[in-house]
Amino acid sequence: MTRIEILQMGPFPEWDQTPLDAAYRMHRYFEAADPAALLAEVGPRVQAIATRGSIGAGADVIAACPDLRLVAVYGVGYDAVDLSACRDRGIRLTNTPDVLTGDVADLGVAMMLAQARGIVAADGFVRSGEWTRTAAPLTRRVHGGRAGILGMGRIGRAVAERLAGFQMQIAYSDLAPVDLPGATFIADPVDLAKTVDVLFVTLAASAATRGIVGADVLAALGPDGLLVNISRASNVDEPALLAALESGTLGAAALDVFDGEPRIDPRFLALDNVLLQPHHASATHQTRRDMGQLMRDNIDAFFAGRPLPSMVI
Ligand SMILES: O=CC(=O)O
Repeated sequence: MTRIEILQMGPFPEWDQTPLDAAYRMHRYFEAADPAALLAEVGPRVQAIATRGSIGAGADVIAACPDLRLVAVYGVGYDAVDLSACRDRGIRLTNTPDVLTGDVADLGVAMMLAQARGIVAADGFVRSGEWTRTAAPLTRRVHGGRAGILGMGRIGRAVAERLAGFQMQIAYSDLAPVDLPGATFIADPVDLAKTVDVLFVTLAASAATRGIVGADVLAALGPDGLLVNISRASNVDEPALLAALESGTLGAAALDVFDGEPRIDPRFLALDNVLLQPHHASATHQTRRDMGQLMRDNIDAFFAGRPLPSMVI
């Protein structure tokens, strides 16, 4: 029996790769010596693209697959997929929401704590023996502070639930107020940033949200403010962020996402007021297994004619 052909844009763990290879004919675009030649050869036979959130599927790849019917994303964010091409051609799109929400929120809160309490620097302080000569610098209290959440979707809510345990006052910004007792809705991101100590960016990225955290938001957060980004780099104006961190207009940042990642702007490496994380908010064994299962369930359901477990379009 001829197997359905799938273009694979990035690596998956072995526990997903093995069943995918058994059920489908997978073409590894990311490993091809000449990706354009691979696309020209297999594109006409490809019926699905399996991709990672950070890689997506651009217009050129989609255009090279005239019989493409499904794009299955391993991740919740699908901003790197050309949505208008999918809509125009009636191509289905699936992602992996819900299963990663808790881990992403956990890491966001951990990043806030790590940055505010100087946990990474303090580890170096102990290892270097500096502790035997002097006392570690004082850090900053987290509990009872004011937190802002930009984007009150699933992940924003999960962050809010965790921050309640730190007795933090919570304000948020979104397109409209949501039902979240005890939290204050502030529509304008600049006004939100003015009233908080820590600003979490938990917004699904799109063309409309590009650079929504700009120089004005960063200045409003101010020299004592902390920015935590666990969404997408595109939501933050990165040149403005670097300038604000270098000048001290913004106090500190904790970032899991970067323009051009994993090759991040080297200016970040020279800053001691930023915590750098390798886009791994969902990267626990448990969640990555659940994400892989959900992506495969979507692919299997599509080709078996069953309803899609997590369809975007
Ligand atoms: O960034 C990760 C995701 O979109 O799931």
